[in-house]
Amino acid sequence: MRLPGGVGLIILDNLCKSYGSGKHAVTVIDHVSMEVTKGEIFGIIGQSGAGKSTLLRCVNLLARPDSGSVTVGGVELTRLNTRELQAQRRKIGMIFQHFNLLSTLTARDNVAFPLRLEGLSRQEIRRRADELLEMVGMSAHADKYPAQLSGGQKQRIGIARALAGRPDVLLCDEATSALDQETTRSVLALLQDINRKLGVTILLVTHEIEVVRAICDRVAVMQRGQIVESGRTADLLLRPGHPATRELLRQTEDPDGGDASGSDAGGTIIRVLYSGDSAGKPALSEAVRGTSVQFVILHGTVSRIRDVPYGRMTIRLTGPSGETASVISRLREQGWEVETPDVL
Ligand SMILES: Nc1ncnc2c1ncn2[C@@H]1O[C@H](COP(=O)(O)OP(=O)(O)OP(=O)(O)O)[C@@H](O)[C@H]1O
Repeated sequence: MRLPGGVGLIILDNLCKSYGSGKHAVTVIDHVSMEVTKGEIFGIIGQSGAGKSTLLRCVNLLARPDSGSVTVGGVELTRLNTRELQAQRRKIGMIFQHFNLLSTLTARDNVAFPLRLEGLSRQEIRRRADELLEMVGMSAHADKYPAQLSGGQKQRIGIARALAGRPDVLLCDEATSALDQETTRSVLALLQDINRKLGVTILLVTHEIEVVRAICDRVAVMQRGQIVESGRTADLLLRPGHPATRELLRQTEDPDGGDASGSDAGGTIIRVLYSGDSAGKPALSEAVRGTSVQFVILHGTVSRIRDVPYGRMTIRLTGPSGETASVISRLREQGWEVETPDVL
């Protein structure tokens, strides 16, 4: 089935999947529908056991949904026979948490492995494998075996192998979960580069909010087999609507983040959030101008999620209550979101 242009490159429609049968059946994917647009990096995040890996494996039918349909690039994979499915799977690369390299093959031969199925000449296979190794910065390690490589290097080889068939889509299953922070950053930068330079659409699953924050354009939150919330990364992380999203964020928050430390010193403690256009304005100094209200920033983060700048701060305002209330109104007029104590 071909779909008209302008729709999602990956379309999951009402997917359900359970493991086991009868009274032992466990629902792992529960009526999931979602679309991934061509060219984006889309993240699926959730706690362990939420069903993320199973959902990802449904995209290339490594896991078969019990019902619902999977469409990639306009082709409904759930309708194909085995031979047709094999051909379509070449357009979908995949990388794994534990890399899944063949230990008896060198890095170059691991990358070349999928190319052997394409009936290319030896020279052509070698040329293409070396090109891929160069792309992932691994040319110097081409003749090493996986046991001689670090985790980050193994994942680079995994990425090169996944790109061998020039896929439109790259599925990433906890691709950085076995890596330290610095290596994670470099592998994420490589994935972003591949997305930008080759136009490969990336669908990744992770339990790490930092991965989503670093590279995802959009994100869906999964809980107990369902997608409970989805949206643009900055929107979702700055204004989480669902308790599952808030819980994921709470786990990574700076422990001092919500602390109104210094509240004993009097005044009114407010928490503010600004993002996008409101981020460039000197709103705070303008809001207190002409009043006797003074402010102290007790805690703050000024950062960026993808291309959206934002700031989140805890501020103590000191001054007459009427003037403090008017400072808060002015901040709101500037597009700041302000949480106040109940007394105001
Ligand atoms: N092949 C299988 N047979 C039986 N149960 C399975 C199978 N694969 C996954 N499950 C179960 O399905 C549920 C979801 O697993 P899944 O790996 O998709 O979750 P996840 O969100 O990716 O979690 P994690 O990050 O821990 O892998 C779990 O309860 C798991 O035990």
